[in-house]
Amino acid sequence: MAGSGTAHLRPDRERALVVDDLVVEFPVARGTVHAVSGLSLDLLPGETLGILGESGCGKSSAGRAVMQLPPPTSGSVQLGGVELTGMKARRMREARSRMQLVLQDPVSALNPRRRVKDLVVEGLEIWGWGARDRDRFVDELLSSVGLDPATVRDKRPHELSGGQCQRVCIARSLALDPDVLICDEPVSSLDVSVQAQILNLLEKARERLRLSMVFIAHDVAVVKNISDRVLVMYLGKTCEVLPSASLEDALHPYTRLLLASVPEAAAPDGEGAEPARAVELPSPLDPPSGCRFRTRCPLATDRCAGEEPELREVRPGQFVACHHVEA
Ligand SMILES: Nc1ncnc2c1ncn2[C@@H]1O[C@H](COP(=O)(O)OP(=O)(O)OP(=O)(O)O)[C@@H](O)[C@H]1O
Repeated sequence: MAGSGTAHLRPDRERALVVDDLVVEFPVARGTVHAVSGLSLDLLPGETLGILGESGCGKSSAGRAVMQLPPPTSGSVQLGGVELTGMKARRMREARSRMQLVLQDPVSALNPRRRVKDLVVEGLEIWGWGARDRDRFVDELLSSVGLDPATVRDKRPHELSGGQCQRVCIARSLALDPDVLICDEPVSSLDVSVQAQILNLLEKARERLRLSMVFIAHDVAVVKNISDRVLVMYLGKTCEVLPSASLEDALHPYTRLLLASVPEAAAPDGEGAEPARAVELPSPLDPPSGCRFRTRCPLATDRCAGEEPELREVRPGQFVACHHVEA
């Protein structure tokens, strides 16, 4: 079985983004890094899907491959029903403008020599202005992300705080009127007080523009706060997909491990307080056979080494890939 399962996909609904059996591999001197091994997901218009997992489990590689930066090793990515993989360069650039990436480090994402008023419309310069009045459009964009145009318009990135730079990055993404925003740890480099403001800004933009968002993060509380559904990834595979409102009722031992690391999110009865062995992530150069989580899992048996668990719906809307979780 190549993929991590597609049981959670919703082909009967209108979907802004469909990713099917995405594989990302990096050839390196010692072999092949299996960063993403059969990830499938879909996003409805206006929906936010959180992708949760520890550092190194393949979240960024997946986000970038969805953006075709670079294209995945294999698998399909459909944006608004249009297949992106294998598209010619010019059409790809056009299609990619419908999908924007917001990154973790906003300062290095901005050209230090350019002023804010030029940075926010960099994307539009490529595609032409149409009938827009540039100054007015820039000011509207800056206001829409909570920046005072008169104060920041002529500044360069080093004259702004990290939070202000992330607002500029978000404004630059929104300038292209995208359908999908892929946010890769967009608040993890910011102070906690600023994190809440940026999350609020993304949430408002999603509502106002009916954006669909993929929100990648390792922080359980942040992902729960902003997402409608959460997909939990371990070593390149999906282990659980569930509504974020049900996150405390997660069933996969790996999701339980992540929850147990956040005191307020752990089960009130203490169940799952120490659900799995907190050891290093195995190498993606040589991932464990069968269930990739088995080397850290307290429930692991011989079956887990020999047979990869399929993603199955165990409660309405909750999908788990584990041999030991019963429907
Ligand atoms: N260009 C590359 N060449 C080789 N290996 C890579 C490359 N990019 C990522 N990897 C490896 O792929 C695996 C997944 O990395 P990735 O950055 O996607 O994980 P992540 O969950 O986003 O972690 P983080 O939050 O630390 O970025 C890691 O083992 C990483 O070292």
